[in-house]
Amino acid sequence: MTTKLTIATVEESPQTGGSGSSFVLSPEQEKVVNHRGGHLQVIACAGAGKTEAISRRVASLILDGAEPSQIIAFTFTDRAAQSLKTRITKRIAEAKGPAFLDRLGPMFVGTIHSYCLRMLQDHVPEFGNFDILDENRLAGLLSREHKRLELSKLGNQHWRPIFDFLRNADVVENELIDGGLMKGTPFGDCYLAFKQTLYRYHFLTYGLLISAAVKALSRLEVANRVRANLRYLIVDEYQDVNPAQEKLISLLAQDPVQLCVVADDDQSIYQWRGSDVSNMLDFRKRYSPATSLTLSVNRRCRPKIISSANAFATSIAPRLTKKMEPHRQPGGPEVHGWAAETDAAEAVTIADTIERLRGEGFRYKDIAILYRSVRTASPPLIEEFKKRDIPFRCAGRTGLFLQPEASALGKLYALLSGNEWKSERYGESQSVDLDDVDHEFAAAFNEGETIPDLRPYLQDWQAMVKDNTAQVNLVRDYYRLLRLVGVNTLDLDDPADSARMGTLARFSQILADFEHVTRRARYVDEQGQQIFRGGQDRGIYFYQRLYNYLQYYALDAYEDFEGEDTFDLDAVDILTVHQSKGLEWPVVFLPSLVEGRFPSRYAGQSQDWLLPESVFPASVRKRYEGSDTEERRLFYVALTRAKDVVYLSRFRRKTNKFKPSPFLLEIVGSDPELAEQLPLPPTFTPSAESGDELPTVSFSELASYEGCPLKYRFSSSLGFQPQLVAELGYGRAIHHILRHIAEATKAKQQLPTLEEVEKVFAKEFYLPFANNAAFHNLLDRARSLVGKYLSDYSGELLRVWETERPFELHLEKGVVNGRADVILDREGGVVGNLGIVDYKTANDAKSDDVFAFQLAIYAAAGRGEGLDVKAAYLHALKESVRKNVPVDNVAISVARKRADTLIEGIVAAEFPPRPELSKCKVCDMRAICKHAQCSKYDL
Ligand SMILES: Nc1ncnc2c1ncn2[C@@H]1O[C@H](COP(=O)(O)OP(=O)(O)OP(=O)(O)O)[C@@H](O)[C@H]1O
Repeated sequence: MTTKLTIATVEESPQTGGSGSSFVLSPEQEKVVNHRGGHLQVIACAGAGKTEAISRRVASLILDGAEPSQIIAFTFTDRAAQSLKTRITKRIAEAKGPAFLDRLGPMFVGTIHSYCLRMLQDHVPEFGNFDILDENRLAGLLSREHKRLELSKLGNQHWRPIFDFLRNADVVENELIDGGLMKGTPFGDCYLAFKQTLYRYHFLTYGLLISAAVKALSRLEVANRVRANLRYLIVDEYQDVNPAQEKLISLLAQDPVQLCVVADDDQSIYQWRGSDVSNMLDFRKRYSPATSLTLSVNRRCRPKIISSANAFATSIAPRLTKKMEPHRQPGGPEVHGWAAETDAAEAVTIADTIERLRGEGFRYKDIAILYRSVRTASPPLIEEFKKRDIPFRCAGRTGLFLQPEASALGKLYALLSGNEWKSERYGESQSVDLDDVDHEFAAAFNEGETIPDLRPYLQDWQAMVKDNTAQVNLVRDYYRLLRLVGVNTLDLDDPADSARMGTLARFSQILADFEHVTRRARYVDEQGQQIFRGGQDRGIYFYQRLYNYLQYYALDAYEDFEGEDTFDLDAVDILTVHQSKGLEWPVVFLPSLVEGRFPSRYAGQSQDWLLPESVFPASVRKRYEGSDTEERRLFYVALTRAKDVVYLSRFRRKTNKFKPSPFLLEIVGSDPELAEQLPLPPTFTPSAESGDELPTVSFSELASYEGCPLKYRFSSSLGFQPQLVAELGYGRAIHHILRHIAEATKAKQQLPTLEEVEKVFAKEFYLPFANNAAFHNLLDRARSLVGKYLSDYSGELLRVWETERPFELHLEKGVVNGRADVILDREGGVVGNLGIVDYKTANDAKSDDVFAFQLAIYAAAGRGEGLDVKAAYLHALKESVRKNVPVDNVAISVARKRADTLIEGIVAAEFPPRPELSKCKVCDMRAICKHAQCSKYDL
């Protein structure tokens, strides 16, 4: 029998459409919540409350007795996961009380990618020491490996073949194409070499994460372990799942797992990334028997928005027949088309309207501007917003290098490598000399005044570049330069200064991305021997490659600083329609609706592919090349993001004339009139609930915040990157080795021999940034630590219950997660009594007190799950000493309070400095921090 949720509910008023903390579910939502037995397909119209339905379904499953570890919910983005988690947590807390939340740790709510990463880390230990490459680092790695991979076989120039390779590799991974079938083709050979290269560097890409998880799940012993607990799999945004993800879902959704997918085929907008709407259209054939339910009542939008979107959707084909039904009362203009003479005038009217909306009670964050392409269309609006001090958050590529600070830095690296520079893709390249750089830095950093000491400093730097023996430490050198030009004196409380810091932090990201893949070490085969080789870290070639990355890749690839990630930012959102998926705002502007921009002139254009037709047939190609249908779906998504009003506009000219978008004409019925004043929706009272999302933070973030909140701000909030040192990854490498030894012992129920331990070292010991000499030095140290551990504590290897065990603790102010190194069974000789052990290596900067805090949090999480955690230990590997850490109720309650207070500080964006000589001396941010307590020799 199904238990109904007994939650105090507030009936939503259809007049206001306000979102009370709990609503009365509609009968169709109730059906989704209460369906049991067999697979379920939910076809949801836009705004039909699928997130609410899914969160209550999860809550109701748990109330029915399902264990949290039996539930997985996949969302499309991390942001959606956060929102779903918050709602589930609330519903469960309302129904069962907050203490019950301690049991939620083992439930997985997140993206498919993060699930695959966790699954591989949990079940395929060899990936425990791998890093994921994001698209920028992947491009950087391909640039470094261009020659070895023979990418020139794919085309002329340096970057063109890289982009083509990436586009085709995506297809291979999305479609799970067997690499062997492409052997002998130019792309196929590059691809096979590429995979071997990644392996050597201990890298995985996002695409390979899914295919590696699919491969792992195809092995029965892994599948059995993964599915042993699983009973309920829920997939949100199922319309945008690609074939590899669908394969993963099908491998998980084996009897007795019940699959529930929620989708709206009209909102399938990621075909160019491989999403295949036929997964949804054919669902019931593949997962038979399955029930199908529809959520058709749109709870978000006013009726005219719904009727316009309904009429527009009839032009989408193929689609499942359905129609959104309105729920809210009419009010205000709802759908308003208008025109401006120029794009600048369009921006002025939008900014005026926003200022008037503020007078009607709307906050900036109640307003969004959606574009087909932010990069092409947003500049006039951003300029207008800056002029009027309208706060905005722009998620899009808007020309980072047009900021004076980034442009000056670009020129500096051009100078160091002896090249010309241009700050815009289609701008003119200009030669750069020392005077130019001196002037640019003066303008960008010192109000036009020459910066004392800069010139000789740069001259020395130039000389060092030519001297191939000096080692480059890119991020560290960058921070030293920033110190010299006075960045440490900027006032972070001044919004203009903190925005400049944001730009500089973005730049540190570019340098770190390049440095990570360029200095990355690898194993190479030389004369039949496996040799460890460090990456490149010196000389003119290093700087020339860096210049190449900055000028021909980074210029277009990096987004400008979006503003700090504070939890309650009041700013207008500017984003692409793709990024707006799943979100909603009371007021939405859709500007720049002119021919060629929306629908995009590029949609449906056939592209050149490197993949042979035999593995990538024309029918599949079409999916990647886009079409008018996909542009229509995008437009439908854009319309249905608005709760109260959507303003659709076009401009008539820039320098040349522009025609209106056919989509605009379809909605408005004719070319709209010029307007300077737009009608406003009724006065608005924001709901008190928004902005109360529960943050999830890792324990290391908490510890970093506690150590120095200002350092946390520099690194986590602004995005300044850590400096690379040869020892980086040493602690992780030791943990990885110990894990392998523990897992092998557990599997065989027998201690490993010395030869076996040596084999683990030979295969698994890897340090990403060491050169050959540092590697061998650290390898010897690691051998000695592990040897000592094995001689003093080998007996306990037979007691290992789990290694690298993930934990999640739900607290009042947020969720803390982390992984415990080892959990031992038979504590005190009793089976089922557990002891948690955390290893400390000599390089750990964490104090014993912080380790004790961490262990208390893990113990609390473990007990919440129902584990019998009896003890916790901090094991100092170097000294071979083990310390008992208290995990009694008092210690746990103190740790919980401590964590809650820290989360509260993070959410409230309180970032006071906490300088101390010993900490500042080794802090990555010391050079750019006003408060650093160290001498210039420590910088
Ligand atoms: N039963 C309900 N009563 C009142 N409001 C509801 C109810 N269910 C959902 N809502 C509200 O309706 C709006 C749309 O819900 P939600 O964001 O879950 O829709 P969705 O189906 O995910 O939409 P989309 O697919 O368009 O992103 C939200 O503001 C939500 O708070």
